[in-house]
Amino acid sequence: MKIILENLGRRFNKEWIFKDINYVFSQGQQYAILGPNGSGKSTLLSVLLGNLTPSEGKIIYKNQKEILPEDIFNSISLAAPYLDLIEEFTLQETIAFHFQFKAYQQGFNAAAVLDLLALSKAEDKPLKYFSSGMKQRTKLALAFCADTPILVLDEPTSNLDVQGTDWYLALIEKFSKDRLVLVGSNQSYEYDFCQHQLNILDYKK
Ligand SMILES: Nc1ncnc2c1ncn2[C@@H]1O[C@H](COP(=O)(O)OP(=O)(O)OP(=O)(O)O)[C@@H](O)[C@H]1O
Repeated sequence: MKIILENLGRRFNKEWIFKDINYVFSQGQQYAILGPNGSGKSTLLSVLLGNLTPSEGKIIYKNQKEILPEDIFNSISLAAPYLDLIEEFTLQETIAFHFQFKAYQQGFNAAAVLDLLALSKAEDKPLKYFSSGMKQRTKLALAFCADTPILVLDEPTSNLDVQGTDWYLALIEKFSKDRLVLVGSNQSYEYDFCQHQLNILDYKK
């Protein structure tokens, strides 16, 4: 899998958030998308995810053959603070629902995801009663355990405590090596493992 950006730009009204990005993301490589608050990390990730259209330029998704932007969501797992979970579902229902749409990583099933989450006492609890850290763990586990070539993590350790951050880093070790990983962050401990860094500030007009 490759994501090829050609003169990619996005603006809101008259403000260019980024412009003229020419870049190739490749599977098996990990990329940190960097920049201060409000610089455009989430905007770039949304464009890469196909949730926002570019204002100029284009994105080419290539596996064996080209994948259309409207189909790329099938190949992507996302964990982000702005991603909503269904609050009425219990944890077990959330896992069952998610994996109706995405395949499990090899050797995984619902019980293994629960084990990985280490929230088994909460398996029958609706998510509306989860703490923000428990919700963040749930989003990360769903994204890591889905068998997709692209893994997008925006602010992955938001709301996690020290143990949660260590848990995240262990999951990175286990589940990121063969995938194309994009981490939107401004905390170095979240993205130290990435071989590549792309700073939004380098693409301002
Ligand atoms: N729908 C929108 N309409 C207008 N402006 C927007 C919209 N979405 C984002 N912006 C603006 O785009 C800029 C980049 O926002 P973005 O959320 O991508 O930054 P970020 O780098 O992810 O920030 P943070 O680190 O705080 O999460 C900001 O100035 C923001 O106000």
